[in-house]
Amino acid sequence: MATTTRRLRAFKRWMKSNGFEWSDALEFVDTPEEGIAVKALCQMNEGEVVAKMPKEACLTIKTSGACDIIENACLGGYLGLAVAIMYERSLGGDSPWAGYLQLLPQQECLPLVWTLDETVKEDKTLVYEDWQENILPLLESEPSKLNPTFFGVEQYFAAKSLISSRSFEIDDYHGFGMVPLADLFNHKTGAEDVHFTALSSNDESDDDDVVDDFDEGIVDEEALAQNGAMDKTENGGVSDMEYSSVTEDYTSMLEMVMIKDVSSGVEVFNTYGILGNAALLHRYGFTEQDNTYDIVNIDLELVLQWCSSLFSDRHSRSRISLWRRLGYSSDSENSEYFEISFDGEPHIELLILLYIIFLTDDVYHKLDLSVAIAGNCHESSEKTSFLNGDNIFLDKASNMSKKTLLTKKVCDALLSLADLRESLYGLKSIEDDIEALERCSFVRDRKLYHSLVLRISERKILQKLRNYASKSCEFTNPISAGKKSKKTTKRKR
Ligand SMILES: C[S@@+](CC[C@H](N)C(=O)[O-])C[C@H]1O[C@@H](n2cnc3c(N)ncnc32)[C@H](O)[C@@H]1O
Repeated sequence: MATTTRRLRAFKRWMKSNGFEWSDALEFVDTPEEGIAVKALCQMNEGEVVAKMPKEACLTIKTSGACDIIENACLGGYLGLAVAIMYERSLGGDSPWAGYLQLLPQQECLPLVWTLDETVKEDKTLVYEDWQENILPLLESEPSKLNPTFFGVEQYFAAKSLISSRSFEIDDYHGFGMVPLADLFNHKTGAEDVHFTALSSNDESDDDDVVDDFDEGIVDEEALAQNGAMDKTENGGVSDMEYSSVTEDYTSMLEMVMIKDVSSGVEVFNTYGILGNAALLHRYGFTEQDNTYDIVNIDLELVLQWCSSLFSDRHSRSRISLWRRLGYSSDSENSEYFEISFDGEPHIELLILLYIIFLTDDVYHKLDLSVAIAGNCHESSEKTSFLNGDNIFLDKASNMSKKTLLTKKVCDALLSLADLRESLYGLKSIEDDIEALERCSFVRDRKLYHSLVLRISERKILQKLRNYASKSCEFTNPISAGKKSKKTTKRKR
């Protein structure tokens, strides 16, 4: 049953004494099964400011009592914020954020805090190494100020899970931080009702023109990761004077603004971004059924594996190298993958790679030569390249027809890749997964539930990829499709 629990009452008292303001139309609902959600007690209208949060009351590296320790150790981004959270937790009732911290779960149920059997070992190892390299030395250098009980690896994982699922980008001065009240709104992909804003002082007087200086709200984990360790020289280069002028540049309040009308009794949602289920599970610990932004990734590694089953290693390497030189690979060679959209449509880059793999040696050599003569295509300002021989013009800027690339061989390759990707789910069929999902409880078996939603939605996308490949093949190869149906007719007789 939904109640205004004791912890919520304590939180509201804390907010009042810290200068928070919120609309009477907001109802905070706390259930043991689903945690806290925000609902509309009456009709709410687009443009209404429904909550104001003072920046100074947000828990950030700058506001935390551990600010000096964190900055002396040059810890920025999520590392610094994790120390701030662990430090304030260690103070218990003496922390200025005690009324806020008591409302937070100990940790968010992200794969990061699942057991090693349940999750990706490598992810946990990296976070463990972060702790070992950055937090452990801190304990050794500040033994009188930091109580090791609150800075263990488990506490670090817990803080990291809270940062991943609840932190916001505040401003240049504060960086990322925990924003009480703003973090009570649940997520709906691509359909938010309320928006988190940090207004600049210039915009404040202009009521009609709300400008998001720091858009998106809940932060992107990759951005946090990049900001993992503060660059000492960069920070040292900015004087206190400059910092205070940075702070003056912005108002002291953050706001939640309605961007849609919401009827009485309905939940008010924020959005944490446009995310597929894998990203939602990874960063926030949940998934959405029928998430139209869901995607499946096919790693370049998997394409290589498939390619090696048909061609020599030399062939695979040279074709991929040409594809790279044509400028179609991503910048990061370590994490190259191709997205398959919710509708089962592959990235054009994958179709181009498959097409190049199947070029005859003759055409391949001609193209290779043209690329060599033209110099480095990837660097060229025109970014125009071509597959001669077949006279197919490949231009990233122009909307090249996928149809041209979808030859019978490319379509068959897509079918094989779908099967190979599917094999990564193990021996259980999608029907087994659907049955298991029907049996499991959203509340009691949270991890299993979301893992199954993720698997099933990805496998449905792979099914759509198969349909896409089969249909495209019929479409681009009507003759062979016609021949096939003739054969079938014959057999029937
Ligand atoms: C910013 S908090 C939102 C408030 C949270 N419900 C609470 O109890 O404090 C983010 C967390 O809420 C939960 N959450 C948010 N949106 C959700 C959704 N659409 N479905 C399931 N859980 C959701 C997830 O556990 C997520 O990590």
